[in-house]
Amino acid sequence: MDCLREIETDGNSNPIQISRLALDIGGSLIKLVYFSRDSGDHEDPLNDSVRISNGVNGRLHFAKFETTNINDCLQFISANKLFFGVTIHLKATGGGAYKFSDLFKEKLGISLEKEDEMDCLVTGANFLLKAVNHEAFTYLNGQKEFVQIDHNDLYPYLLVNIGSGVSMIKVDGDGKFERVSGTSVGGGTFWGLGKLLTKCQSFDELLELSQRGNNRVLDMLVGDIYGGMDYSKIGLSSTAIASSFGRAISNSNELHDYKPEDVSRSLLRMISNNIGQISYLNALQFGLKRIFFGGFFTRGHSYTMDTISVAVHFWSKGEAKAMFLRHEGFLGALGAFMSYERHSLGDLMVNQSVQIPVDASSSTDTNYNPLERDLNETESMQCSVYQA
Ligand SMILES: Nc1ncnc2c1ncn2[C@@H]1O[C@H](COP(=O)(O)OP(=O)(O)OP(=O)(O)O)[C@@H](O)[C@H]1O
Ligand SMILES: CC(C)(CO)[C@@H](O)C(=O)NCCC(=O)O
Repeated sequence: MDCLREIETDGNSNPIQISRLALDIGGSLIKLVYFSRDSGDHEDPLNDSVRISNGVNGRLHFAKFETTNINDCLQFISANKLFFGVTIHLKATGGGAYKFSDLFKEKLGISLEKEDEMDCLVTGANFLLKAVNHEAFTYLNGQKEFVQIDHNDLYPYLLVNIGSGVSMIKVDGDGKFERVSGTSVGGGTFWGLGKLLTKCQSFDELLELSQRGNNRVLDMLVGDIYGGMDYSKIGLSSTAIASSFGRAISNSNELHDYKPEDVSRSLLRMISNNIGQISYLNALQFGLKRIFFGGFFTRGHSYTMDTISVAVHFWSKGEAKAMFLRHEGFLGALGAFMSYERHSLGDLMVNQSVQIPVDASSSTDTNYNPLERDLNETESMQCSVYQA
């Protein structure tokens, strides 16, 4: 269970009043973004990260659940009265907004107001890129570097959302986009295949396994084929992977002869590399130099981000840049949250940029452990929403 806890109180043991909640119900995960009004007496300058002009002070909170545990999510919403004080119409996006519409009505009496998934992803990404300093970063050779976003030079870019499946969206402006490609080999593939092959019980366990594995045990390298030599004429070093999992064909080993760590490592590398390559090809086709990666597959995980970055760098010969977003998996939910503004509150707009808290975002943090940085566990990504 990812996130069953009581919502914080205002210091006088009164539950904080939640005035808006939006959902993104995906194939693997349900994401929640909700806004709590600030009592005004506990503003924490270190926790500021987003300011919106809406006349109400408060905080944005983020939470997620596995979609298979949707009942935990319903219980969380109900126990914490997340729809208390607002209409019983909630903005929701993702396929689950359709699939689970009746369940929400039946269990909570809530009607889900469906918002288009791609629309929400783009709205969420644009919002974060414009409103939050230190939202986007590059990750190469273990080095994380924040990217300063020039609001006047943000578009066009390619948004690659790696969820269960992968959507690639060319973004030309606010509400101006086209889903140009996608691939079914995504986060669901890593989690699903990984679960079958390693018998691990959770996504985190699979990621942790990969951290201890060696992909060379299963991957066939160029050097394996070329007798230890590079194939320099076509730009392939001896250590480049010639064939993911290709080594498994060359002996009589069964699955149980391989360490789950090595299987997980090769799988993660294969899928990340493939996504990086397809992303680059799309960026090339549409003449885009900037690629932002969202979705919960990356989970801020070093090896995943490094592999994607290397793939983009390698194939584009350094021309295109892979960038990652700190709120990676919450783009759709944020977009759905923002849609309240578009539809009912008129002139809501982002009006300021402020610093992200130093703990999880320090660019000098070379020992950055993404698994410790998960939004649920640390709640370090709570955002403040202030009156203009
Ligand atoms: N705790 C977790 N449990 C399951 N999967 C996780 C977890 N954390 C990260 N993931 C990865 O994130 C992926 C889901 O990402 P995300 O929530 O962005 O997509 P989704 O909305 O569920 O999928 P889609 O958009 O394709 O419907 C999973 O397939 C898995 O690879
Ligand atoms: C079907 C969606 C959009 C649901 O989020 C996503 O899982 C996806 O983009 N899958 C890839 C499908 C494809 O383009 O082959």
